[in-house]
Amino acid sequence: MALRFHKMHGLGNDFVVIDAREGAVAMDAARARALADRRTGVGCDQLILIGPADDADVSMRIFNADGSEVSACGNATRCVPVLVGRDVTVRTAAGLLHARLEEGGAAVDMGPPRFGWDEVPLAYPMDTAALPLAWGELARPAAASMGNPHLAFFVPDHMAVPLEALGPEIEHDAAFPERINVNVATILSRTHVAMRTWERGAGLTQACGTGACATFASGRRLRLLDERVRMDLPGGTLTLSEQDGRILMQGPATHVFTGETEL
Ligand SMILES: N[C@@H](CCC[C@H](N)C(=O)O)C(=O)O
Repeated sequence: MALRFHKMHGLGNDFVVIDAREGAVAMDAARARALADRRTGVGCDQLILIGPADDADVSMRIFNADGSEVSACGNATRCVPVLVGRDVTVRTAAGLLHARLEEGGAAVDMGPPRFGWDEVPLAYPMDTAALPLAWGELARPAAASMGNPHLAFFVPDHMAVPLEALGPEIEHDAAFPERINVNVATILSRTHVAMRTWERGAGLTQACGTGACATFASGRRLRLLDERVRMDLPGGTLTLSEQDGRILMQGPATHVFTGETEL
């Protein structure tokens, strides 16, 4: 039977979204990988499965392009109210999120960042404000979890970092038993940051919502940033702010087309 899907994106971080609220859709790593393949499938950074939830408007499951299932995706969370057409609560493996529909996108309360070495998680206890580790020119990253694990390297020029080479090396380092997302960021002022992300399970993407939140939270923890920041990513701009220890993310989300596939 043909599978109906929506192609959506948040700042060019693209998704195949399957709305399974009305009927269950079987999903596993192999099927997610097949759908995500850019040559033989539909193509996406993440496969998103929306379903019913007991304690929220919808549930959301997230599969990276390599088939791994993960707990959080900031850009996809902004897509949910756009798909549903109203404000929604979203049950994820990382917690309950509130997403408010806005003109051209959404605002999401992404919850509090977590900095514990076991929550990020790391293979052994380390100071997550500046891990005592280095890979080539990248050294002493901050580590944070937004429901998924991130490193943030603050560097003078994020565009000069060979992220396509260092990203996979860091992602698969033995220090990170669940692999890790790698963000490189340049602080332009206390209210303006530019960054890029190597995503665990997906590679270089145009934007990573949780990466932007984790980088912002780490910059706040290091007292480098104010409580409201403009974050420029290759695919566009997000606004991040901190309220009562929680991270709020605001930015675009787009429905591109609806299709059907035999995969
Ligand atoms: N693109 C996402 C993050 C998707 C999951 C990530 N690759 C992981 O493995 O944790 C975002 O916008 O947050």
